[in-house]
Amino acid sequence: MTASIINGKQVSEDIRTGIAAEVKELAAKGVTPGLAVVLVGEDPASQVYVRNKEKACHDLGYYSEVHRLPASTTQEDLLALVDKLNKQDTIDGILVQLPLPGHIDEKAVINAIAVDKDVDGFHPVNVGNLVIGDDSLLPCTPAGVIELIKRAGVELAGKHAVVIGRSNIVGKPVSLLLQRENATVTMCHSRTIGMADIARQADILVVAIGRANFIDASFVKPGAVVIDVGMNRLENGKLAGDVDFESVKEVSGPITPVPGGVGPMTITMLMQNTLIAAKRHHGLA
Ligand SMILES: Nc1nc(=O)c2c([nH]1)NC[C@@H]1CN(c3ccc(C(=O)N[C@@H](CCC(=O)O)C(=O)O)cc3)C=[N+]21
Repeated sequence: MTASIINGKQVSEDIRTGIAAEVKELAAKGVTPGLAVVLVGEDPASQVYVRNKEKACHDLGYYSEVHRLPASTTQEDLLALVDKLNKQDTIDGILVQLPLPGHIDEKAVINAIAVDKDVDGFHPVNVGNLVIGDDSLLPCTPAGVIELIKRAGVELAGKHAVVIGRSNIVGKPVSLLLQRENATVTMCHSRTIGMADIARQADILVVAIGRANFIDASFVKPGAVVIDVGMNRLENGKLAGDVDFESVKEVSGPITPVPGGVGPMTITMLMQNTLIAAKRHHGLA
């Protein structure tokens, strides 16, 4: 059997078409969604992501500001910029690209972002609301994972979802969102004993461990949905997921590739969050 491939780029485009239509409606009311992206330092991967976000804003007709600051920027100066953006009326969403240089306390910076402009969904208040099940800005990658599964026509209710990885940015929040969709969720991590046996029970397998091609066919039940959140840069410069796509696609059901799976959805969900924040800011949602 050869699995169907979930095309994250195509799904992204479909969602962006819907967003563009909403942007037009907002424009008629004099509202333009505005996103500020802050990049500290010159990490090459971060520069690529930031450019992609800038382009997405441009394509959708958002107002955007990119603040590129030197790696030597002090925490005080960064906090002052965040404070200014919190108060700036043309800005609905703020994203401070992570990781930050070692001398800056990431927590202090995330905590300083206004909760209703936190389009990353990383502020503790948004995280708390996610846990409780209250309305909040959802973290982009986990929201993108759920959207991909739903748009692949996969029913989540009652299914067994296994999440491999327990990070704050992917594993934990995606587990909560899967539960919200009424899946039964098991979380695995680096200390899990018998991971392949557990993973093989999954109807839906979400992988976010940061180890290139770690998940082979022995982890996958025939026909299971496989979502690969991994983003590993190999020595040859190529991008690889956490899933060994070539072997797994021979046994799995619908599966996401890397690149072209979860990655594009992350940026699309960022655009969606910024749209939501803009509507709330102007009393339109
Ligand atoms: N505050 C913050 N928020 C983030 O959302 C955030 C961050 N910091 N730091 C870095 C990670 C990484 N990230 C990606 C987004 C899109 C792709 C993406 O579009 N990937 C393409 C390929 C890109 C390529 O070829 O390099 C794909 O998978 O098809 C990848 C990675 C967001 N991040």
